[in-house]
Amino acid sequence: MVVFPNAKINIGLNIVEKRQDGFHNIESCFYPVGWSDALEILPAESFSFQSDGINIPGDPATNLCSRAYYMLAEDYDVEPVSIQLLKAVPIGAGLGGGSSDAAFTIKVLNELFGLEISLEKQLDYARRLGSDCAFFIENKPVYCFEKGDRFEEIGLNLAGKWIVLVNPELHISTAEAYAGIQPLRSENDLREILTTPMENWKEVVKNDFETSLFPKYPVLKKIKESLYNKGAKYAAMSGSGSTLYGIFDEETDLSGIFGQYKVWQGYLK
Ligand SMILES: C[C@](O)(CO)[C@H](O)COP(=O)(O)OP(=O)(O)OC[C@H]1O[C@@H](n2ccc(N)nc2=O)[C@H](O)[C@@H]1O
Ligand SMILES: Nc1ncnc2c1ncn2[C@@H]1O[C@H](COP(=O)(O)OP(=O)(O)OP(=O)(O)O)[C@@H](O)[C@H]1O
Repeated sequence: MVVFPNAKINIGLNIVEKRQDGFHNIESCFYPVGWSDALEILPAESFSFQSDGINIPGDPATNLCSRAYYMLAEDYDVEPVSIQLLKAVPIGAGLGGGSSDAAFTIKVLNELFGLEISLEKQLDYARRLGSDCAFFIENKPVYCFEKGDRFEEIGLNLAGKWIVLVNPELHISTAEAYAGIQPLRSENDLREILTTPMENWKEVVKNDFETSLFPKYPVLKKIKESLYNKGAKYAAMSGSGSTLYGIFDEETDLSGIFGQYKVWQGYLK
């Protein structure tokens, strides 16, 4: 079975408070975007994981796809598989690429072996692999809270808008980014603001990570400003960086402008 684990963006990200377990409670909106890896999972004589494309640091046995497989194999009768991953989504980029691979592995194994794991249980398995992972199980726009792994429906439809994602190939560690934050609950209700026209978001839909990371990495702020200068209706950093995105009313080819960086552009669904 071949699937295409896609990336996400965060629209607004408020780091509300530090939790007893060391994680942070956050509020954000997740929106799926089309920048994707390719993942093939086939029954095989023994388990194997191989990847191609962007190099993934670390032992293949600890890759999130392998971890997802071993986690399910503890509880279900799953046969060995060979997993082949073509990695295209930048790593340490705030796009949840690894989390998406893991969630898609759960979904594929569930289907391939007829495991009939309920949606709630798939979400629970995904939560064990990472905070971003659960979003990719349903993979639809949502408002998220707690660790970013509990969801509420959100009436946000950006289908047909054009998005440009710019990744300056800076790897930012999520744990380090959280460590540099002073949590502060926002007074704004993100769900309410996101029902207003996108033109109104610029001053109020904020990603708290920008405050600590922009002074450290000036290139991030520069890219965000360029996206606005090129006509973005809203621009921001995704997650803990380093990817910036701009949302446009119409198709706007910025591949030339940002030629020195990794760029993905396309329509939102
Ligand atoms: C920044 C976001 O991408 C926004 O969607 C996510 O919050 C990050 O989610 P993720 O990459 O799946 O993160 P995890 O793998 O769960 O955690 C990595 C590290 O980030 C920190 N972390 C993560 C999520 C969270 N709500 N609070 C945290 O403090 C913790 O130090 C944790 O050890
Ligand atoms: N399949 C995978 N793809 C990418 N990274 C993986 C994968 N498996 C394990 N990892 C590890 O996960 C880390 C990065 O994860 P990820 O790509 O989700 O980062 P990110 O884009 O910053 O995500 P987030 O938005 O969740 O912060 C790296 O340390 C990498 O070695």
